[in-house]
Amino acid sequence: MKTSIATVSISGELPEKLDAIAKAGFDGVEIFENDFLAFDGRPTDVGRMVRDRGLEITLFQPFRDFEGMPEPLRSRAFDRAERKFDVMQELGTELILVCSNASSASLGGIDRAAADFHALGERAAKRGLKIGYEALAWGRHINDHRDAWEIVRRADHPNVGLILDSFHTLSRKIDINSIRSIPKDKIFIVQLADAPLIDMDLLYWSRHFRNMPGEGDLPVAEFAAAVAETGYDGYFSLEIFNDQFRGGSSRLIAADGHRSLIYLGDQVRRMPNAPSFSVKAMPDRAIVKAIGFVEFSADEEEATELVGILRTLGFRKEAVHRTKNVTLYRQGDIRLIVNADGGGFAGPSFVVHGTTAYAIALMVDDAGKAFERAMALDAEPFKQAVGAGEVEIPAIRGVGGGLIYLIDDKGDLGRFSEIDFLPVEDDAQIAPAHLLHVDHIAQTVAYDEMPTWLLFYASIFEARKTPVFDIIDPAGVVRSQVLENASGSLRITLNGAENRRTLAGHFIAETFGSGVQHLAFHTDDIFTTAASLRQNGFKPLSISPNYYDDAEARFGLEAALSDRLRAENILYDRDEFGEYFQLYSPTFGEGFFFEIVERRGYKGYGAANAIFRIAALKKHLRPEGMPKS
Ligand SMILES: O=C(O)c1ccc(O)c(O)c1
Ligand SMILES: [Mg+2]
Repeated sequence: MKTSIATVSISGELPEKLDAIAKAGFDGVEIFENDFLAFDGRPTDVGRMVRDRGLEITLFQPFRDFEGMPEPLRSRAFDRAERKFDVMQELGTELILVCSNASSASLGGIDRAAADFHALGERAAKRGLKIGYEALAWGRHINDHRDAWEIVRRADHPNVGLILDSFHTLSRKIDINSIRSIPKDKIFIVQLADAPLIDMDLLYWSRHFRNMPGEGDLPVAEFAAAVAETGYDGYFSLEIFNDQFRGGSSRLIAADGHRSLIYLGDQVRRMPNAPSFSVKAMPDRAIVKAIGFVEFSADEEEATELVGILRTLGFRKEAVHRTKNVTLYRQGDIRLIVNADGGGFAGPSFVVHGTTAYAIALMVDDAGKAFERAMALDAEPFKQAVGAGEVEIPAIRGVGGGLIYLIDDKGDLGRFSEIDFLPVEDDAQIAPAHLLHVDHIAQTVAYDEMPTWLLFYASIFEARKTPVFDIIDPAGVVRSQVLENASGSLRITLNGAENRRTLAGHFIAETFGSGVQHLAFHTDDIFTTAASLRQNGFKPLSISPNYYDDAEARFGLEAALSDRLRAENILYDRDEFGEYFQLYSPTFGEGFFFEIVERRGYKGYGAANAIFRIAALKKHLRPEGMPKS
């Protein structure tokens, strides 16, 4: 499988686009005509720029409103084509994409269109060029790849073939089985794009909301598998029209695109009946068995404050690092590491971001294989010097430049805390709070980074994403999407902030980047936990009494239960599977907080409560820290 991307998918000027595309590892690039027209250079210069970067021009596009025109438009279309052939020869590309005619002047008739393509094929052949015909989903007469294929078949010219584009086929829910019977040598190239399912006009949807395969909701991998079954093993080329991508970082978007294609290739390779597909094998998606630990970076002063909160939450000091100012706290299966050492990566992370949970360790089935898969998917490896005799834990960079450590229960990795740490006795008087494991990790990112991280997690780890949920913050909207596995051992909620006046946006602005904004721990008895926390001096986030009146009415709660909830500041939710209880800490530092949950069968995340929780949390932020709305 060879990878390509259209210049239209990437922001910036043409040279910047090409740099980003080459750096991300693509083999080829589609030159989108407008990008070329806006560039101040000859076609030969552009051709050289592309080849100097080690890329091939996969095609030149789009050529519009060609087939089925009445005279004199028909002759003019042929003249226009000859001019574009000149450009292509200078650029050094042999394929032009002709998209189906959308003009109201065009005449229907499959044979008329086929005759036009035969004639164009003759002209192209004289110059050694090829014509690829693509059905736009909104084409005037041709808007279905099956009809486009019939025209190509009747055109019956070796220089005329079909271009498939997943968006046009999948947006119209056209049966992808119809692809399986197209001869592979008549498929000149395949374009791929995904999109979120939104009910809107096809043209508008296509030109503004496409995204990378795997980032949206369309069955793009199944589409690619149907293509692969024809024996086609040529370029898969991303063609992504997306408003956010146009304004985003060219490097990051190109990198996402490359990752999406590798992941897609891996998915197709694993499907039955796709034997001819040449993609590199990589280990399976890693199965996350547990959250191994979460590590905070802090200076001495903030570490003391953080540890004070951990103690009220019932955490005990379990071990100290042999050589560094690093302490391990524990409760149930939850391990929290407080790193106040100032060295390694934690030190600079603190200087930039303040006290944050900058590293997460995921306990996977096989850390070595998980790392290998992450590398195959372009993840950035992380290495730092380890002391003599200490365990080197494989790690990759995650959200906001934070770390994801990959551990498993084999060998030294399974015993790293015994090897690197010395156990200590903790004689503090703390009531245990029955916290058992990490329920979920909430990461806050800028809104336009959300697809990046959803793709990152879902491609490396065995997890699925839930639909987007909009959370209303008093100062704006925060979009929330969850990555979770079936067992619930991996649950990451990603919150995308659009402005800095929302709680999430404030967090990003004040911590100078995306990161973990809250950690939720699971208890199997929220009321016993609440009592222990009170005993430890924990101050829960106080929730408006109006909330409880409403909850009582909405869920038909017994007065005794709602009184208990009110007394303990516990939020309540219910779904078809069961009940959910949530208790929050106030914010710490720049907006970090803890949550304690009890799930009685419930599968969600209390999204309906988020608005009340956010309103309450905002009252606790440092008053000077929060911009006035
Ligand atoms: O939106 C368009 O006009 C357009 C042009 C060329 C394509 O390949 C395509 O998929 C869409
Ligand atoms: Mg297309």
